[in-house]
Amino acid sequence: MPQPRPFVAGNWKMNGLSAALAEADAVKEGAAALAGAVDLALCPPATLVHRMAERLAGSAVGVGGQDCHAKATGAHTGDVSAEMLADAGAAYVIVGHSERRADHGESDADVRAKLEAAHRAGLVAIVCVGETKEEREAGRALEIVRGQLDGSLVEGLTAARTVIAYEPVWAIGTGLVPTLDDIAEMHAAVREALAAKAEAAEVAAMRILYGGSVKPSNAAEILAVANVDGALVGGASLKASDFLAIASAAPRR
Ligand SMILES: O=C[C@H](O)COP(=O)(O)O
Repeated sequence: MPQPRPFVAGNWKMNGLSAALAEADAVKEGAAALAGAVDLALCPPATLVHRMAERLAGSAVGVGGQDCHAKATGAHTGDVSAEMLADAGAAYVIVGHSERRADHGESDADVRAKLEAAHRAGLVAIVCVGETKEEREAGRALEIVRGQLDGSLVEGLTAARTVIAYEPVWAIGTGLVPTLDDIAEMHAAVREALAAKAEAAEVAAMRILYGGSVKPSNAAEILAVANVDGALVGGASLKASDFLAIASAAPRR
């Protein structure tokens, strides 16, 4: 079965004032050369979603939010709903990032509700899972990620609406990266676990991204691993040239 077309998404996290939109413009320009070969998205802070979506309109680069509330509207001060992100021009939303799980105590059930909200609003959900350093050292990485997938995903998923991102917590922003064998083992396990949540054809077509210290220097070897269908890039996505170098390293399928 051929692997799906790679998808490389940038997560700007809590970085980016108006001036950073120039980086998005540069990604738009560079993305033309990747059209049809690699799907791209940038997920800026909520304050920039609308303006970035306007700037990237008509390009091959989608825009995503970094989180959404489970409800569409209501008395939830400071929160943003999936419908609001869609209204602002987003096509994607990240849910269950480990920084949200840690900083805001989000449980698998919370993530599942956000995934449902994303789908309700017509967004593609990028669902993050990953083990901590202690969990990996205890030999529990596979068990932890399988549990997160089981608890965070609904049944009947489609590849068009759901992307999985495996991000070992200890690899995020640290410069540390699992061995290629460990990435391969985890991604195969994720694909296998998806069988409980989607039809076989959807499982085969669903993108499973790797995230955690992906850089231009290591992107080619990581993106060539079996069942790695792209990357969720943090720090290196803040610079258009680095983000484009990573995307350009994705194998053509
Ligand atoms: O969402 C992105 C990840 O948390 C990876 O971040 P990083 O590339 O800065 O390690």
